[in-house]
Amino acid sequence: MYNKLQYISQGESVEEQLYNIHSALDNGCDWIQMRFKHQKPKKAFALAESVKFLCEEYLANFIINDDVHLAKQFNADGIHLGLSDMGVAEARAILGKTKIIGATANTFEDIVKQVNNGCDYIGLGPFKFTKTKSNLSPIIGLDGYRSIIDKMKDSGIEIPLYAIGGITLEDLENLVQTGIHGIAISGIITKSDQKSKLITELNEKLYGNVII
Ligand SMILES: Cc1ncc(COP(=O)(O)OP(=O)(O)O)c(N)n1
Ligand SMILES: Cc1nc(C(=O)O)sc1CCOP(=O)(O)O
Ligand SMILES: [Mg+2]
Repeated sequence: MYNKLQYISQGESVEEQLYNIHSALDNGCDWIQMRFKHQKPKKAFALAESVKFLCEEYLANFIINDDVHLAKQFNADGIHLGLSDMGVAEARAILGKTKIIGATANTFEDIVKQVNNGCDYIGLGPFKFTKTKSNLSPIIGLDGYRSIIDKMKDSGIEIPLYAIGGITLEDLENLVQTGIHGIAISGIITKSDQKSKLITELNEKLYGNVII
């Protein structure tokens, strides 16, 4: 089963990224997506090398945003690909069957396309406005999630679906009720000065009484 809480990393430098990732792991995150945009290859390489090591130490999932070759090079657990990144089928040919390939969707039609191309999970967003990502797709909102998930059920599409974009603790009860599998979060975890409390509360709301 895929873990329900994915931390998407932030930071302008390798050091800041590592600090944020390390403290997310230390405070209970067990899935890291290394998102380090527009960097020189040497820096992305250095960060990936350290994150791989850290995630092994914490027994956490390690996936990389965008860069399939970097994921291959470090034998990461997988990759997350957006609608304008490398296609899922091409990434699958490079990474193989056992790696996790996550794919972005903003509409039901995107989900159908990404699922048909063989992705393992969907990141559906943005749920709300967020400053973390520029050039956001149209905001989906709670009603949008309900309607897209209804269409998935009607079409027999079963795949772990992660909500993403501007999510806060207060959103979780309603979001979980829509039938999402989990959430991907960056800003509120990065900025929290009570990370352990926040991550515990997020996990409690995501897993309910299930022991993890
Ligand atoms: C879990 C998850 N869902 C969606 C995204 C967004 O990916 P993408 O559209 O490629 O945008 P960037 O993150 O690359 O800016 C994601 N990263 N993770
Ligand atoms: C990386 C990303 N992708 C999105 C999408 O909608 O595809 S929203 C987003 C940012 C998620 O971070 P935060 O929790 O700080 O809003
Ligand atoms: Mg991308």
